[in-house]
Amino acid sequence: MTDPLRRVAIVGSGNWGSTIAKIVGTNILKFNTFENEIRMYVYEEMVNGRKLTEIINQEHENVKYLPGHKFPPNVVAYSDVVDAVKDADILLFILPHQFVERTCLAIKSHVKKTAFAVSFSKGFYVSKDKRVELLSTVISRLLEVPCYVLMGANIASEVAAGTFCEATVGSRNYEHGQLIKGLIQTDEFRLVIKPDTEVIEVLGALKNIVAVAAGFSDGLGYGDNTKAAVIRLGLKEMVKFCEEFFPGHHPQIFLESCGVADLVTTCYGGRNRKVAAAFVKTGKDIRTLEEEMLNGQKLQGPDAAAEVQEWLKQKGQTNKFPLFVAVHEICERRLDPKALIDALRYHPEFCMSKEEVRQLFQKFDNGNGHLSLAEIERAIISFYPQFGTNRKAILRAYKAADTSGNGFVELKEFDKIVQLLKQYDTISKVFEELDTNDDHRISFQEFKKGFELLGEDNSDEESLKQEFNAMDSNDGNYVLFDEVSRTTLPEYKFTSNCLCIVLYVHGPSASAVIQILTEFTDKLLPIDVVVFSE
Ligand SMILES: NC(=O)C1=CN([C@@H]2O[C@H](COP(=O)(O)OP(=O)(O)OC[C@H]3O[C@@H](n4cnc5c(N)ncnc54)[C@H](O)[C@@H]3O)[C@@H](O)[C@H]2O)C=CC1
Ligand SMILES: O=C(CO)COP(=O)(O)O
Repeated sequence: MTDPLRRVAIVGSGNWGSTIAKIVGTNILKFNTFENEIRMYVYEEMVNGRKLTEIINQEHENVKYLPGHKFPPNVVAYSDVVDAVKDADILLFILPHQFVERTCLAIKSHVKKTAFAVSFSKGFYVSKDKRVELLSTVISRLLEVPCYVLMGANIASEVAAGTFCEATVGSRNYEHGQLIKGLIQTDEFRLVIKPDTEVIEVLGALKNIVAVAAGFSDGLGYGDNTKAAVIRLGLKEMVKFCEEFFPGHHPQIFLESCGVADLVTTCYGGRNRKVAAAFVKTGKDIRTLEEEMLNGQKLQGPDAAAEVQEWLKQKGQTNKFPLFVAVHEICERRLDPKALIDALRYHPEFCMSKEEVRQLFQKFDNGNGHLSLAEIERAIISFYPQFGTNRKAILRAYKAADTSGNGFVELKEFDKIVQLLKQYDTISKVFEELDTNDDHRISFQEFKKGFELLGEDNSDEESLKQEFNAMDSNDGNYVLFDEVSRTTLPEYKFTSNCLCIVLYVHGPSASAVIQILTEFTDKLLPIDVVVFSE
């Protein structure tokens, strides 16, 4: 007796979903291992006064999401997702990632226990309680079936037109991997199976964030060199993300279609790039542009940036991924698009290596194994001349790094200074801009004005006051440089335990005393003021 034919369902019918339906529908007619009819779930909507499912089933074309390409007649559109997946053995999930979880919930108890799924979606899932998961994990968890992935350099319209391209299938199951390949591969769409799913999926999600950065760069009018830097530094962050959170993968995976190739094609030809460039040029928000420019198609990059930000925040690792973070902050309008260039310029990639730090330390060490403040200043100025004029930043970094508290800096502490310097330099520049009357502290009025200068809405005085008070940790009614540093620099701690003034203050003069002492110590040596107010 021969095995029963396998049934295939396609969950999703957007630009990529329709392209895969066209390929799979055509392939299936050539074999006799799969049932001829492919059910395709179509999120129902009216197009020119008719139901989209009706148009697809009568005209064999998805006129909205893949116009100009005919489906073979065995591709049948279903508006009910439960009907679409009924008795299916292979489920191809090709939805914008924002809709994956809710769709899985709808079909949860209707999926065959022996089935398996393949995810083509690029992004992450964040639950209401902020748990971040891979989409393949969500599909597998909710449907209780294995889930593999297919990712690659695949701009859908080009694949649909049949121009040559390739993709990576992630599967550790040999038999399922071969089935996927047999179902989807064509002469023009070549597949390579790799025994991994997580990293392949993560690369597909992360490259969309880099593509948004590439779009910002284009929108700002920078050329191909800058875009190449975005791509290279973005790739570095993609690799770092995989190394930090998905160790054990094969390093060659980045050279597969799901890695460098997908990154390059999306940074040049993708929707994320296009909309991000328009975001900079028009000043309109991302959602408005998505509606205006994509005719119902969905962007994945800006949401992926928010999801990655959540992930990194939870792991305390935002500082290692400045490009990803900058993309999110720019999309949310908390940073100007030009800040992207700062994220490139001051990328950890350009920081001194451990060896360079050691050599610099040795050059300025007079042989006693530690550096004094004067030696540190000379060392820093020789390597980072731009910080020479910002003595305040050098002093702060020195204070924060002198963890042994002996007033001298050993090699390990010097390394910390080098890391902190840039952050203090940036904070002090922002501080100086806000401090319009140069009194070395920021009043609420100056804080409010800062929002106006940034082009932000500052009319909600109540919430601005809350933010101001949260920074003003000593309740002095002014925000001091130390307070800004503490809010923005998670690493910053009062670390000196040698020259440390401990105050017990209370009453109306308390804040003035704190103020004077903090400012006084700012101008002198690294003395920390630790205040306990009763
Ligand atoms: N389009 C492309 O070139 C490629 C896309 N991908 C990935 O494939 C996934 C799907 O992308 P596309 O097919 O391009 O989709 P798309 O961007 O064309 O999205 C539109 C689809 O979303 C559906 N939709 C809207 N609201 C919905 C809802 N509430 N529930 C369910 N569906 C809803 C629409 O009906 C339509 O089918 C994405 O994660 C994308 O990153 C991967 C490679 C290439
Ligand atoms: O994933 C893609 C190409 O592989 C498509 O990218 P966009 O979503 O930016 O168009």
